[in-house]
Amino acid sequence: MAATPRLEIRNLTRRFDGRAVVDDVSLQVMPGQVTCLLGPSGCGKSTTLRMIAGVEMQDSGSIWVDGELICDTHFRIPPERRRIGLMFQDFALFPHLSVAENVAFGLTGSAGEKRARVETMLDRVNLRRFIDAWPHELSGGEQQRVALARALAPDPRIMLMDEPFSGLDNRLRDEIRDTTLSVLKDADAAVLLVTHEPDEAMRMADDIALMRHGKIVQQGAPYNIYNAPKDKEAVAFFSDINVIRGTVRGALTETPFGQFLAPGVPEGQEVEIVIRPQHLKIDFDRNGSGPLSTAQDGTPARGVVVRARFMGNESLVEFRMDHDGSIIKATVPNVFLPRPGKPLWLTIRRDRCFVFPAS
Ligand SMILES: Nc1ncnc2c1ncn2[C@@H]1O[C@H](COP(=O)(O)OP(=O)(O)OP(=O)(O)O)[C@@H](O)[C@H]1O
Repeated sequence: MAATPRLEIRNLTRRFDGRAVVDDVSLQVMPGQVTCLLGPSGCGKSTTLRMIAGVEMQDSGSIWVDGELICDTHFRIPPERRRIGLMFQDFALFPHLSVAENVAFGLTGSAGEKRARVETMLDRVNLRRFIDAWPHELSGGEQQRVALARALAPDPRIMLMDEPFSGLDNRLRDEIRDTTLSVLKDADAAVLLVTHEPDEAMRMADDIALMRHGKIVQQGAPYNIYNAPKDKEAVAFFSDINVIRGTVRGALTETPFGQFLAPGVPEGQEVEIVIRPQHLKIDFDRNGSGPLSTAQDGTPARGVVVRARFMGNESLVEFRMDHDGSIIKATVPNVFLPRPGKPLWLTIRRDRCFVFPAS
């Protein structure tokens, strides 16, 4: 028998002014699993989370926890009885309560039981020494960890997190994400994390649900979403892209970079070949000719360097292509800064490009 999901939403829809901002969304999260709802601003991520938390009502669809209905259009368990923990960016600590009182806020039981639970939770986030401190005596990252301890103290079955790290600076954010992830895994809650940052989703998620215009357009492990994206927008959400257009003739598309397979695409249909800048290869000009064509890299095409920038781990080089004047971007590890005007040859790694019918 298949395991029961900790959280399941079925066909959830929410309309505002006749527009479906969440449109027939279904999703399952298992205990101990982190699922990220990833998508651009306004795509309906927060509204989905708010319906699960019970602070927003859906127009249709249902929400289930451990196989039990907690909300549909006729029946509704109130938010405080759902055993759902919340961590939102603007969910600050209560400034007039000590760290211990903040963490104890949602707890029931005797004073001794509460104190023991507070100590356990502060141990988990490595902040026991601040138990009697005030929030203003803590750094931003420490406050965030206390907020995490507070959210997990009542042992929620589900944690909903809405951009919880966006108020932190970059370096601190990575550290807090890692701590948060290990504490969440220990707690065995099902976690639904909302973010518009692909890096955050890749770092935190077991499963990514890519959302656009109120719908989940693709769902899977980070590796699959990154390496088998469903459409051009899904590729572009994670990195810069280059797009080369062509027309299908006999299951192949002819381009200045050679032929590309376009399986299943009808004859005469225009396609877009999408390639990330790190998957182009750059080679030198040998008196007007480039490297030999190969099965793996196809045919080289010549371009002229427009500009080159050092980015830290890599260099980004922009080319104006000889064949049509289009701009192609390529990244190279370490330092590679050819001067503008220099002719170079580019090839496209066949195994790393994506071919989609043109939109
Ligand atoms: N109470 C409301 N009344 C009318 N429109 C709303 C309401 N709440 C949300 N919306 C609209 O629904 C859409 C989705 O909003 P939502 O906050 O769910 O998006 P989001 O993906 O979380 O975006 P962000 O990352 O910017 O928070 C937006 O266009 C928003 O303006």
